[in-house]
Amino acid sequence: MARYTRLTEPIALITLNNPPVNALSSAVRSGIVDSVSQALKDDQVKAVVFCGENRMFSGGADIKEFSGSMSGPPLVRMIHSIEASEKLMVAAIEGVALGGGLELALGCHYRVANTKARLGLPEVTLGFLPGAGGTQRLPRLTGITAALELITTGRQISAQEALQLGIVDQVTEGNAVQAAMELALSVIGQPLNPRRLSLRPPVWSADVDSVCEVALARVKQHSRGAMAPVACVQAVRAAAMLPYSKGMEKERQLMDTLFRSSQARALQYAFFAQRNAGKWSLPNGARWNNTKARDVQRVGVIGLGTMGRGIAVSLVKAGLSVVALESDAKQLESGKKAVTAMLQRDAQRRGVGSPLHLLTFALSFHQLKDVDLVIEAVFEDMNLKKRVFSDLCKVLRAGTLICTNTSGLNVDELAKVTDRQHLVVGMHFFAPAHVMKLLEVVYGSRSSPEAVAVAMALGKRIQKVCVAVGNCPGFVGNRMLKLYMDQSLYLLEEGATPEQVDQALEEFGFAMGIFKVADLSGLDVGWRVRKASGLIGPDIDPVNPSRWRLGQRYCPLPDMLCQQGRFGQKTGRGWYLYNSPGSKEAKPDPEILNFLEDYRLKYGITPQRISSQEVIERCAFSLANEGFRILEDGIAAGPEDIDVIYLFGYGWPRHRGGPMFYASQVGLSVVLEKMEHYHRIHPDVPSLEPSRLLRRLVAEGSPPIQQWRNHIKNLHSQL
Ligand SMILES: CCCCCCCCCCCCCC(=O)CC(=O)SCCNC(=O)CCNC(=O)[C@H](O)C(C)(C)COP(=O)(O)OP(=O)(O)OC[C@H]1O[C@@H](n2cnc3c(N)ncnc32)[C@H](O)[C@@H]1OP(=O)(O)O
Ligand SMILES: NC(=O)C1=CN([C@@H]2O[C@H](COP(=O)(O)OP(=O)(O)OC[C@H]3O[C@@H](n4cnc5c(N)ncnc54)[C@H](O)[C@@H]3O)[C@@H](O)[C@H]2O)C=CC1
Repeated sequence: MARYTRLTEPIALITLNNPPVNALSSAVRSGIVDSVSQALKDDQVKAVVFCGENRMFSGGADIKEFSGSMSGPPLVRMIHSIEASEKLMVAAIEGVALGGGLELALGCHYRVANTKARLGLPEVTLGFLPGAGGTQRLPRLTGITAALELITTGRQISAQEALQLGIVDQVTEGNAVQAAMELALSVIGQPLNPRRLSLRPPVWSADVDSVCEVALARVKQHSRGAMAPVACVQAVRAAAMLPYSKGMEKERQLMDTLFRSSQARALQYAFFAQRNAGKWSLPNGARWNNTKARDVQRVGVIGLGTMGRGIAVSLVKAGLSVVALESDAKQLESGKKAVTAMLQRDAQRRGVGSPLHLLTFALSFHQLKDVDLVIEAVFEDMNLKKRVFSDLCKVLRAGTLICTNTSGLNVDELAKVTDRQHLVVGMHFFAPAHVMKLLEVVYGSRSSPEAVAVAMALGKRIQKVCVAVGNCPGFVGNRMLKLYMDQSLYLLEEGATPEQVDQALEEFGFAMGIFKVADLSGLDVGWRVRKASGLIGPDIDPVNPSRWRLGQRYCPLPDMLCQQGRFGQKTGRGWYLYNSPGSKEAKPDPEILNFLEDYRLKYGITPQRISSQEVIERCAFSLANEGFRILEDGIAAGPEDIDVIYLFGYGWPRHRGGPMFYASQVGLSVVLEKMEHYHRIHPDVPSLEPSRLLRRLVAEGSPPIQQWRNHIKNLHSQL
């Protein structure tokens, strides 16, 4: 786990060896302690160089160990004794030095990094802080401002930036171990005390308080309700005010609170859930590791509207050739302008050459004849999409995949009009498509495993977090979203205001409440969908619209707003009031309050006092309840996939893990009890009825979320 090599020079090499990222597991830490002691005992050894196997220094502590009882040599003590050692210690950083990996390097007397290395302290993203001295040593190197930024965001930096900040002493284009050995030979015998960061005084400056205040305000705004970023500011502040040993006490104190917190558990769950999503499996047994994806180089994008533009940008940025097609010259020109501008801005920002040579703009389907895969992003209209699909089959090569970006239409129905049902899958991007990380890859009943593998690999190549899901209306994300939106609307009918609902959701951790999001996306979008789906039609009285449609409760409030031309931000009025069309600052609108009061009077609804707790229970538990139904239906392979979709596509607060994890943390029996309660009060809302899987899991003793897949398998085998 740590290999000791005695080199011919007076140097010992300690190689961390725990693939794939050389995490500092208990065995690795033991190996390091033994190797250091061997080096200290050898009089011929004057210096020790630390490196990682496979040119990867270390991805930090082994996150898997955090859920068990920690054993082995403690990292803090190990790093302290490395720093205190009378022999020279040098870190040779290649690949990454993250978290405990960087803290180990900070305990060394010198650090050398390869130009391609990345360094960072990402602990905050796991719900705690750099608790092996990172919060005290880093500020002593970089000063407080840079340390605050790095520690509170967890941002990874390049070797070059690390050099500028003083975190590494040297950057090499060659082999970092070789460079570290050369550096060691050149400084052996020089005094080590000036190199021991823990011996440096606090990094106090007159503006410490204001710098920390600014940092605190920033983290509170960016990660609402998350404890770790706040604790990180407190720990770094201690490095400015206190001697090292006292600062370490503060770091330890804060770490004790964070380490076993529910937020840390949620964030660590999210880390593994994200990685797990890439390991897709289909109900027929096909999996990520038994299915080969063929290479894709040229992609066609059909429709350069809101979504097509972002999709084209993502593809080109990843180095793929794109043929972008529109229906007429005017639309093409406007799409071309937008895509070109986005790509040029991005290239400028990143200081790289323009990739515009990878783009071709087209008006004729014939220009798609050589592409390997097509992504269709035309209007959400089944007939139009079918026409596009069947026209495509006339020009595409036999093996070309046809993918649709539909937000919820039936992928099987679309596949049926093609000559290649096995090569049709959904690739459901989220707006804005060049920014949002989530991609739902939707397999239909005839989609081949290879087609799924190709779409997943393409998504990964364009840096999306991909989740394979089955075909049903709305797939996973939008199917659940509908119930969440329904509940928030029912809460308005029953007595809440948009501000009240949004405030409760924002306090829970969402960056934006659901009504603010609706105003941002445009209320007309859903209105069009409801018209197309037959929920709104000529038989509905526009003045006294019915609150009962298709056999269940229906809230006509959004339709009534749209009738008044209140489409949200774009018209300056929606659930909120805006200074002008397009402006972003949402202000409560007294007109809406009157409108809601009139509405309740008209329908004889006695307004209730709605608590924040009720808002969260009805919104979040409804999401989870539908998530259980999705698992029952086999539309998602496991709860982690659902949570990843909500974390990356719907702004679910990461420190709450995702709706399924949240349900598991609150307690499944509590969720069941609450759903039963709300269903009793609202029998006209069938979706509030607790799902079969939820009942079953409670009956089986509410097993931990990691075991749900087995219970679902059993449930399926009994059907
Ligand atoms: C009351 C109790 C009081 C207790 C007080 C306790 C005090 C204890 C003090 C302890 C102080 C500890 C402080 C500390 O050291 C903290 C840390 O170091 S936390 C870890 C910080 N590191 C990270 O967050 C890095 C996470 N990893 C990554 O960002 C990426 O994986 C990486 C950039 C390294 C590589 O990316 P990529 O090539 O894309 O590969 P993958 O991401 O797919 O990963 C491949 C594989 O490796 C697994 N893995 C990655 N990192 C870790 C890790 N740190 N630990 C365990 N496993 C890791 C990952 O899950 C993948 O495995 P799969 O099986 O394929 O899923
Ligand atoms: N807007 C959003 O937030 C999201 C939309 N989607 C889905 O993406 C698809 C596209 O949506 P938007 O981009 O929002 O629509 P949009 O209205 O902005 O763009 C659609 C584009 O398709 C073009 N088009 C129409 N018929 C065409 C044809 N026959 N050939 C070539 N181009 C044609 C139109 O000219 C228009 O530019 C829809 O299926 C939608 O449901 C999916 C996720 C999010």
